[in-house]
Parts: sequence; structure tokens; C-alpha cells
Amino acid sequence: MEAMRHASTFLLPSSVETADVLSSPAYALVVLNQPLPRFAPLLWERAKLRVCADGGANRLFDGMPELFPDKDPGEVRFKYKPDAIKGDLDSIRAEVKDYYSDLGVKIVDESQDQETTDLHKCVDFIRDYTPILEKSNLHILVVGALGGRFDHEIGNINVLYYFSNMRIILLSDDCLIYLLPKTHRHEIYIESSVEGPHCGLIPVGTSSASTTTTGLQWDLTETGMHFGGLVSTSNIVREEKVTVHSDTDLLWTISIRKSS
Ligand SMILES: Nc1ncnc2c1ncn2[C@@H]1O[C@H](COP(=O)(O)OP(=O)(O)OP(=O)(O)O)[C@@H](O)[C@H]1O
Ligand SMILES: Cc1ncc(C[n+]2csc(CCO)c2C)c(N)n1
Repeated sequence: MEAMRHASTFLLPSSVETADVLSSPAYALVVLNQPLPRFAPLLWERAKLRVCADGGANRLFDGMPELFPDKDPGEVRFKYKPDAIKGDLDSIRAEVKDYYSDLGVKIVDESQDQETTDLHKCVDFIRDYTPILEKSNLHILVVGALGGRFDHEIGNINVLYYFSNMRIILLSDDCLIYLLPKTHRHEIYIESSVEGPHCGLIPVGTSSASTTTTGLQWDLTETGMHFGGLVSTSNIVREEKVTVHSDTDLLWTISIRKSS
């Protein structure tokens, strides 16, 4: 079974040189309808494609100038222009829609689809716009995905499962989450200056009969996990590399350091 490597190098300050364990990933950014995390400008610079999910456009419009209180709000807003805004467009304000549409931002109205979330629609968009050659290395960073309304959080996690062959990372100010598909064993390289030590391995949807890990304070050894029994929350990263091997898809979550 092949190993899949993971590293949160996208959170490192741009001044830090990295020996990239993930041969130069390509990043896309999705902005959801929640307060922008403090590291949103950093992720923005790293992303090749930037998409707002419906009301996420309001957050970009209002929130980027707030992150640069010493700069002219108009200039900041103009600088952070997304490639597209997509969703059912019931949350974006009219002035925000007009502002970005006058700047030539692609606005995709999918109000006819009330079955999939705006995040789902944005991931579809990114998949369609990524050249085939870059697809295997594409990482989608989703800001504003956690905290807030629980139904939205679960909807966001469901997107990880729906697009389980894509690398999607849900972020808040406090933590990040991604899926570890059962098709691979996993090597997670911990960027300890920006993430950890608190972490979790969670079998959402289906139980695991056997999960084995290394590098954690409470490692699992062919251990079963299910809701109503054991799930690994409040675990702690002990080594630079964590490995995970499981018979089921698991969610990996790790805290983001406040100083990062
Ligand atoms: N409180 C929240 N917590 C987590 N994710 C959120 C939250 N609010 C919005 N989102 C994410 O941002 C996307 C866009 O939000 P927006 O409010 O525009 O969606 P919506 O479909 O209009 O929501 P609603 O269910 O209120 O109609 C959602 O699809 C969801 O992924
Ligand atoms: C069983 C079921 N539950 C909820 C919705 C509602 N819904 C799910 S995604 C979405 C779009 C949000 O922008 C809406 C309205 C549905 N269609 N089917």
C-alpha cells in the first residue's frame, strides 16, 4: 500500500525555507461565510486560484481591510480580488456583488441547486478549472470551515468525504482537519512551529476495526474505534512524523498554534 504524505507547510511564514516533503503542492483557496482567520493573507498569496463561496465574498470585502488597519481599505479590497464567487447567492450583499462583478470577477449563480452546499459548488469549480497535470498535486485550503453553525460544519466535513480523492483541508483560526483515506497509509509531517500538539483521529460515518499509529502520546495498535466507544480525541503529537494506517477513512485534526 502506497504512503500519502501530508504537511501543513502552507501555514509557515514565507520567510521560512522548507524542504518540501510534498513536491511543491499547488494551492487553491476557498473563503467561506465566517470571519477570516488571521493567516488568510498568507494563504491568499500562496494560492493560484481563489474562490469565495456566496457570503464568503462579504467576509473578504469586509475582513481583508480589517486585517490591515494601517492601510487604505479601498486599496486592500482592490488587491484581494477573487477569481470567482460561486454559490446560490442568497447571502452575498448586492454592493459586494456589484463591486466584484465590476472588477471582472466571475460570478457563478447556482441558485437552482438546493441540494449541494456552496462549498461543494466551489470545489466543483476548482476541480473543473485545474489543469489535469496539476490535479494530482492540488491542495484546496478552506478558511472559515469550522466553528459557528454545527450543520454547516458537518456539511463541510461531508465535502471531504464526497471528494475523498481530492486533498481538501478545512481550517479555522484554531485547528485544521483533513481526511485520511483508507486506500493509503499516511505519513503526517508535523510543522511544530505552527501546529500541534493537540490532535485527534476520528472515524466519522463508519467504525474502524483496526487502526495503528506511531508518533502519538496515545498510539493505537490494531485498535477499533467507533462512536459510542473509543474515538481518539485530546491526543498529543510526540514525534515529528506521525503515521496512521486504518481499515477505514479517518479524520485527522490538529490544533493551530496561536502565535502562528
Ligand atoms: N457558521 C458556519 N460554520 C461553518 N461553515 C459555514 C458557516 N456559515 C457558512 N459556512 C460555509 O460557507 C458557505 C457559504 O455560506 P452562506 O452563508 O453563503 O451559505 P448559505 O447556503 O446561504 O447558508 P444557509 O444555510 O444559512 O442558507 C456554506 O456553504 C458553508 O460551507
Ligand atoms: C434532505 C435535505 N436537507 C436539506 C436540504 C437543504 N439544502 C442542502 S444544501 C442547500 C444549499 C445551501 O446553499 C440546501 C438549501 C436539502 N436539499 N435536502
